[in-house]
Amino acid sequence: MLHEKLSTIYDNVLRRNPGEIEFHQAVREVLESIGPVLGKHPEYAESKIIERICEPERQIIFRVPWEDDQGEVQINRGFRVEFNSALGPYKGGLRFHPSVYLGIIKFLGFEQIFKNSLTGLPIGGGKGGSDFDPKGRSQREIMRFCQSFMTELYRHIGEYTDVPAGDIGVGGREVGYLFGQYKRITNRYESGVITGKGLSFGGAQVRTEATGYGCAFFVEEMLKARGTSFEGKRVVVSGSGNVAIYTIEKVRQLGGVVVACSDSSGYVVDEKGIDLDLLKQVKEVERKRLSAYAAKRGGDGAVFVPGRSVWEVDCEVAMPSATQNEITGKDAERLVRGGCVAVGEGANMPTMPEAIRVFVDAGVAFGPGKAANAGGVATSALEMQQNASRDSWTFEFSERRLREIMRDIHDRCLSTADEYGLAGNYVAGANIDGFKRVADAMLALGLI
Ligand SMILES: NC(=O)C1=CN([C@@H]2O[C@H](COP(=O)(O)OP(=O)(O)OC[C@H]3O[C@@H](n4cnc5c(N)ncnc54)[C@H](O)[C@@H]3O)[C@@H](O)[C@H]2O)C=CC1
Ligand SMILES: O=C(O)CCC(=O)C(=O)O
Repeated sequence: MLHEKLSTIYDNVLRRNPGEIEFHQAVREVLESIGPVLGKHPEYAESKIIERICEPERQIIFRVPWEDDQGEVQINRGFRVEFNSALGPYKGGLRFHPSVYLGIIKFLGFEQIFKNSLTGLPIGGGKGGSDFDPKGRSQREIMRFCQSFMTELYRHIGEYTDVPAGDIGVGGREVGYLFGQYKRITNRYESGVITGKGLSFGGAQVRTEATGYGCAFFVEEMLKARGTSFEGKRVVVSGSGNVAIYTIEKVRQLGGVVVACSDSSGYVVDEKGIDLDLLKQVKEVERKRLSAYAAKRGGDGAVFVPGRSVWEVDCEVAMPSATQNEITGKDAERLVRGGCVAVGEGANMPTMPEAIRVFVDAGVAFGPGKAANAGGVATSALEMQQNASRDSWTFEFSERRLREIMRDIHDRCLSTADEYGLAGNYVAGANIDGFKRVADAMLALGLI
C-alpha cells in the first residue's frame, strides 16, 4: 500500500516513463518502504526530494556501429543513465544483453542510488549497457563492439564524473577492451575511470569475487542474527556467471553445500555439492553451457535439467544470482514449503513483488539486492580509492574490508527497520537507510 502523497508521485512516474515496467517496479518497491520517513521528515516532501530522485539527472542513448567477422555492419543501441550524483560520481555497471532497453537501465540505475548509499562510500548512482548479444560472438567481435561502444561513451565518463564497471555480459575481458579504448582515444592513463580492471593494469584484489563473497557474508549475518549459520545448510544459487560462481565459493568456505546452479538453458543438480573447479573451467575458461558441466562430471551424479527453473529444487538458503524477476510468487511458496529459511539476492531485483511478500509473511530472512549484493560496488569504490592513491592492497586486507562493509550494511538495515517499528524487515531497512543518506545530501546541496 502506498501513502497518499507517494501514490501521486508513483502515478506521475508511470505517466512520464510509459512502458518501462522494470523501472516502475523498482520505484514502487522503494516508495512502499519510505512512507514512515515522510512523517518524521516533512522537509523531504517540501523540497520534492522524492520527485527529484525518480528523475535521472541525465540519460544518454547512442548508436553503436561495428563490423562482424563476416564484414557485415551491425548496429546496436548504447545507454548510460546518470541517475544521481548527490553522494559522488555516478557509479554502476554496464550490461550487454539483448533484453536491454531504457526501462532496464533505469531500474538498475535507480536501485544503484540506494545500494551505493548503503555502502557508506562516496558514490552516486548510474548504469549503462547495450542490447548487444555477446552469445556466440568471437573474441575479435567482442573487442570491436567494446571499442565502438567506448568511442561514444568516453566523452560522458571520467574519474570524477561517471565510473562504469561490469554487469551481465561484461566481465574482466570486456572491461579490459573498454579501458584500452578509453586510454587510446583520450591519451590519459586514468585508472579510476572504470572498475573491475585486471590486476596487471590497476584492478583491485577481491573485485572479481566481491559481489558473490559479499552476498554470502550478508546471508551469514542474517543467519547469525537468527542464531544459526551456513554450516551444513543446503543452498541453491541461480546463474553461473560472476556473482553465482563466487557466491558458491564463499558459501562453501562458510560450511554450506551448494547443490544446484543454473544458466539460461536450464539447471544442474549435483547432490554432492557443485564442483567449483569444473564450473569455473566450463564457464570462465571454455564459456560453455551448463550441460557441459554435467557431461564432464560424468557418472559422478550431476544431472542437467534443460529449460526449467532452478527454483524447483528444495533448499534451506536460496541465493538468486542470475537476473531480474526470476523468482515468482509460486516459486516462493514452493521454496517456503521446501524449508527455505533465508534468501540473499545476489542479482538485482530477482524476486518478484508477490514473492517478496510470501517470504516476508513466512518469516524467511530476506536480504534485498541493494543490501545483499552491495559488496561488488563497494569493492569498486575501494578500487577507485587504490587508483587515486596509486596503491594496491593485499587480498586479505581487501576481503576484511569487504566483510566489515557487509556487516555494517546488515546491522544498519536491522537497526533502521527497528527504529521504524518494522523489526527484521531488511527490505524496509535498506530502502529507508539508503534513501535518507541521499535525501540529506540533496537537501544540503540546494536545488539540484
Ligand atoms: N557483476 C557484479 O559485480 C554485480 C552483478 N549484479 C547482478 O548480478 C546478476 C548476475 O550478474 P553477473 O554474474 O555479473 O553476470 P554474468 O553475465 O557473469 O552472469 C549472468 C548469469 O545469469 C544467467 N542468466 C542471465 N539471464 C538469464 C535468464 N534470463 N535466465 C536464466 N539465467 C540467466 C547467465 O546464464 C549467467 O549464468 C545480475 O542481476 C547483475 O545485475 C549485482 C551486483 C554486482
Ligand atoms: O561495481 C560497480 O560499479 C557496479 C556493480 C553493479 O553494477 C551493481 O552493483 O549492480
